[in-house]
Amino acid sequence: MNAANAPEFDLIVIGGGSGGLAGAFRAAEHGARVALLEPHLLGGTCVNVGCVPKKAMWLAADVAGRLNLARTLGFPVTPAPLDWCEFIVHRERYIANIHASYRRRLDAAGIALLPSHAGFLDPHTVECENGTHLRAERFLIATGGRPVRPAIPGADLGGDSDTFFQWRAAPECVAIVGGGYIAVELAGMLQALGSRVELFVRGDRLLREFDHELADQLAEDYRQAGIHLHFGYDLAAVERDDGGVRLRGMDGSECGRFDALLFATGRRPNSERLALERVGVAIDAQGHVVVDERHTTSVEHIFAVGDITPNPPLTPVAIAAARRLMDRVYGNATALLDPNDIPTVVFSHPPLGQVGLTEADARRVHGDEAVHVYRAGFRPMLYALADVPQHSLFKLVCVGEERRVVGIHLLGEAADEILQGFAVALKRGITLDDLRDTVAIHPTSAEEVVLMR
Ligand SMILES: Cc1cc2nc3c(=O)[nH]c(=O)nc-3n(C[C@H](O)[C@H](O)[C@H](O)COP(=O)(O)OP(=O)(O)OC[C@H]3O[C@@H](n4cnc5c(N)ncnc54)[C@H](O)[C@@H]3O)c2cc1C
Ligand SMILES: NC(=O)c1ccc[n+]([C@@H]2O[C@H](COP(=O)([O-])OP(=O)(O)OC[C@H]3O[C@@H](n4cnc5c(N)ncnc54)[C@H](O)[C@@H]3O)[C@@H](O)[C@H]2O)c1
Repeated sequence: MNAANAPEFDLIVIGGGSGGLAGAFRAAEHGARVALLEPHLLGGTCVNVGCVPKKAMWLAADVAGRLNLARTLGFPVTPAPLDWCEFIVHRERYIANIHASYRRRLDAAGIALLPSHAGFLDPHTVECENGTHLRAERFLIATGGRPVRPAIPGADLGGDSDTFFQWRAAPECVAIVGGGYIAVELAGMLQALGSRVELFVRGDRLLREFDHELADQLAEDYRQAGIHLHFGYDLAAVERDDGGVRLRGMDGSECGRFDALLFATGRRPNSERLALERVGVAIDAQGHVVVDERHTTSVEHIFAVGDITPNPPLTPVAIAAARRLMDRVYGNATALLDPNDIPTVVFSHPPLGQVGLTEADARRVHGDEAVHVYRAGFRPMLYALADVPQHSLFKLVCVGEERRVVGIHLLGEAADEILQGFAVALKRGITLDDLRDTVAIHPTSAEEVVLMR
């Protein structure tokens, strides 16, 4: 088949992850004829090696922690280590249901699914791996990203987040390199599931983009849970050691032996196989496809959403961008994705959530004089009952005379569930008085947000 007689679509979506699926479904709802190219499992990173299996492991770790609490509180249970194989059956069944549901929805929407990588041949044609050419009026690139490791000797002796999801048992002792979302989440859940965890962080704190006070408190929580934190650590090489590995630092120091090593040192966009240079779609120095606020690339009929762009690499961001884009292209909508005040949660133990500005950012943007900070440090009731020293720290960052709330930062039990509603309020421009005017729900952790003085 050549380019001249190839099938015609209104839209070809390249990548069947969070952004690609959302875009394909929304375009089809508007009546567009859509083809979706996905060489691997439907759902991409989030469903297969990201949010979903991660949250499952986090929930397992949470249950492990609660079993210990239960014993302390008088329940006659003797917590034993998780049987990973049994748990993974539940996890993978949950994921298989998501795949099946996507498949049904694609069929119902009349979206053609092609199990192939795609690369551009010309501005209106892509080529599949088997040589098939597909033509469309418009394209959506949503090819996401993949984990990267530092280019150091022995890096291949470690794994990454993709590898983690293939594990069938907890290693006795594990080294994790990185200080971002994935490193912090893996460290918390592995420690709670019984591994001895050492976290090697290049910088001087965890989660640089989060409020420093809460990130430092989380580091303290991790120390108390038994995680060994190494800050300012520059890894030079990984070496084999008696069936495991040891780490060599730039300063010549050696750490180990570890049964397993995980790199959580960031991700790289999947732009290489798209042959973007053929059609003039611009990429930045990291390989992200450059888009404007309409998610249009440097070529007017080619769009991009999700982790392939420089936008925050979060599933709801990819989905929201894709839906708004298709509502503009195929519907009458004009709304753009607001890049500000995107709520986010790190599934650490306990979870850490934030929306809006950190205290440091607020001081930079509004000036020290205008910024007012309110805090609540407390022990959630369950932990107080068990006399376990886990505290929550909630923080509001407000600006101006009227104390407009520009940042909400929650570290502690249930922070992941509490934040969403308050994120709506922050986006609506609430003030501290609006919070205080709201009657509390007692006894909860969430009430601390409206009781802050
Ligand atoms: C361990 C981990 C945990 C995470 N946890 C969370 C979380 O709790 N909450 C959250 O919001 N976000 C989380 N994320 C981030 C989230 O998974 C991503 O932001 C999201 O999946 C991005 O969606 P996407 O559609 O841009 O890309 P992806 O979901 O990565 O999908 C891209 C798809 O494109 C396909 N593809 C690649 N190249 C081609 C090609 N040439 N042709 C055709 N198809 C191609 C891939 O096979 C893939 O299926 C996590 C990520 C990781 C790694
Ligand atoms: N709960 C969630 O929403 C969630 C969970 C996981 C991932 N994600 C998304 O996925 C993205 C990727 O996560 P991530 O943790 O891989 O990236 P990240 O950018 O959050 O963290 C990468 C970490 O690796 C460190 N690093 C980079 N190169 C290094 C090197 N050579 N040696 C040592 N350390 C090095 C960085 O300093 C940083 O601490 C996140 O930005 C986030 O948006 C979200």
